Amino acid sequence: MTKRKIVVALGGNAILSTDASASAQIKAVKETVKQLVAFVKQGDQLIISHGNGPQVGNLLIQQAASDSEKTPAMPLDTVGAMSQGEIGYWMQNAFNEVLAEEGLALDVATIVTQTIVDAKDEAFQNPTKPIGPFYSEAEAKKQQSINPEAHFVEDAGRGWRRVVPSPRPIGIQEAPVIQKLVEGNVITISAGGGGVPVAKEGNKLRGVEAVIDKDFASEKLAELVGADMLIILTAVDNVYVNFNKPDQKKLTNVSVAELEDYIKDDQFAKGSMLPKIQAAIEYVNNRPDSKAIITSLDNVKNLLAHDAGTIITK
Ligand SMILES: Nc1ncnc2c1ncn2[C@@H]1O[C@H](COP(=O)(O)OP(=O)(O)O)[C@@H](O)[C@H]1O
Ligand SMILES: NC(=O)OP(=O)(O)O
Repeated sequence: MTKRKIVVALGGNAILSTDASASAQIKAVKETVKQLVAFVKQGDQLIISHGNGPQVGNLLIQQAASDSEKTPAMPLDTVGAMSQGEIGYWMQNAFNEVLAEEGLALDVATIVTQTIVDAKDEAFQNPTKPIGPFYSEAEAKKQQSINPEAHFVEDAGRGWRRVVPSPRPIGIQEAPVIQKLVEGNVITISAGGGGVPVAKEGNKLRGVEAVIDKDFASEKLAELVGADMLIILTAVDNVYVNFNKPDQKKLTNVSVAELEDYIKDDQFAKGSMLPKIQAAIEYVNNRPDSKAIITSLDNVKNLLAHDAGTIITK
């Protein structure tokens, strides 16, 4: 059987639920990796990407707290790279441990990934990507008065969060090296947090202040490495229409045309389920013989036994 190349995009709950301490995140990452190793045991090639919303926001707050001449705050692009480092480190370490427990001799590597964006992307004028912790409205207003440049919005009924620009990915600078590692059977962790956003300036890449949506970056990664499947793991087993309403309906097998109708009908929340749906549509449009799956980490075992979750095909 030929090895399937699978891009697995990990959502927030795969790394952080409520406790943002290093020990709690390390524990969550280990549980996640235990589930992911099932793909490896089945003979699949894993190309992992992950979010960084909570982590990048928390790091930014830590930067601001120690901003002095001796310990200056780092800008958002650099903080994005820091978040790739911390999560990649936790994940590599967990893979080393779990692979050894399973008696599997495989290498794993994190690639600090730069994602190319258009410096003129309209997203820079309209911050939409929620990062960091949730606040009450009063706390958010207080934060805003301390840092007038920061924008806060109410995030899907869950509280107030800082939002930053989130331009669409155009390319992934490190795609060729990621491809080489994939061909060499290395488990890769790349495009973390959507990748560090960089804009082209002649021959140079310049970091820009933004956080890219990891679902869009994962789609771009899947396209560039020629992945056979894109799996987006989040907190729900399936995508629903009329989500959270008494008449909600689970989507199991769904086509691009059906999803486009549901989008017109505003069925998917912006900033949460909508980018996953858009990324899945883009992926299957680019690779019409492939499929994208949106499901939960807990559903991976069912997904491996037989297709499970919401399966999107052209
Ligand atoms: N139509 C829908 N079907 C299923 N979940 C939805 C829908 N609309 C919004 N959601 C919410 O979107 C969440 C996934 O988005 P989010 O939490 O931002 O993702 P991530 O796992 O990448 O951090 C789900 O857990 C669910 O609460
Ligand atoms: N960068 C990004 O999309 O992060 P989250 O998935 O954590 O929001």
